[in-house]
Amino acid sequence: MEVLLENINTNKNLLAFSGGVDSSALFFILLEKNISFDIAIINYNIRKESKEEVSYAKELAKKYNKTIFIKDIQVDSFSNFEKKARDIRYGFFDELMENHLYENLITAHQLNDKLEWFLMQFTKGAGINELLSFEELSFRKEYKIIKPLINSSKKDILAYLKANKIKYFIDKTNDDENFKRNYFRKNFSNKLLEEFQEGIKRSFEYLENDLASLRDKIVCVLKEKELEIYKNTKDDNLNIKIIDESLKKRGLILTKKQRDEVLKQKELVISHRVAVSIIKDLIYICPYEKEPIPKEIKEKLRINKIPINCRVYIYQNNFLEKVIETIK
Ligand SMILES: Nc1ncnc2c1ncn2[C@@H]1O[C@H](COP(=O)(O)OP(=O)(O)OP(=O)(O)O)[C@@H](O)[C@H]1O
Repeated sequence: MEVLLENINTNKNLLAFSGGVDSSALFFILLEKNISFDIAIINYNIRKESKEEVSYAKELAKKYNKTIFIKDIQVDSFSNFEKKARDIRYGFFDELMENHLYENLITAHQLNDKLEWFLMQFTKGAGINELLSFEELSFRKEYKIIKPLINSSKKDILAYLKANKIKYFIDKTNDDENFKRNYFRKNFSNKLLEEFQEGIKRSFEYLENDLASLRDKIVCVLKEKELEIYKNTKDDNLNIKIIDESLKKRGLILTKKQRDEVLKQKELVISHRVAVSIIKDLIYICPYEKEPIPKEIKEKLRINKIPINCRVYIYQNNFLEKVIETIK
């Protein structure tokens, strides 16, 4: 099994632990490799086994002297459950990472998850950026997300669990084909990986290299807190990629409609939260705020052609001089 640990270069690690196949294996792999970490688990209370999974997490934490963070919540309905669960999960992780000064969030995503996502996006209509979603290393807010098992298949992970007699839980909702993800998993990704694991891994590697070459063309001229200013690449495709990635770090995903609108209107507020403006040679991305601005500053913002939706944030944070210096 290929375990990628090169990016873990700190003691401040938090493992997202669900008690399932992948995170149970990862717990013991990290222990084996003497990597220091704590764990976080969310109980959505939609399956009766979830209490036992939390007990298992507590048991492991106690035995191996780990701090454990538990969030107990009640998700009201199954509709759009995966999205709701993900939002709750990352809200909880964001809070823990910030409050306890963790630097890396470690998740147990693996190759089957990556192929499943790829195929789901592929059948929806997607470009390289959307197809490749599970990278070994990514960034969110002020922290890193690391996926050490992303090159290992479920089959390899199960073999590791068996060889080491490690307990884990099987989430029965994984068989429920009403979840689109499970439909893809059962009918396509698992079968393809059984037969073509090495080729699939190589293809992901080539595609990721292509994506890295594209990323080299992206130039960020200013990053201050949540304000980012990039050079306009004059290539719609690449500009959207820049915007997409920045929004992803902020926990937002651009819809097809929004993506077309940004390119058409050049100025847009996404989900009432983030302002995106493509103005001449630059792309501005920052939180969208509303507040009166003093008249003389308003004038200065206008003269310097600062995008309307970005003005308040730049004013509030005293970034105007820095922005002017950068764009002149
Ligand atoms: N309830 C949860 N609490 C904490 N972390 C979770 C939870 N559910 C998922 N994760 C994290 O997100 C990753 C991907 O989620 P996914 O739904 O694919 O995993 P899973 O099948 O529920 O669990 P596992 O990865 O342990 O088999 C998990 O590997 C785990 O690191």
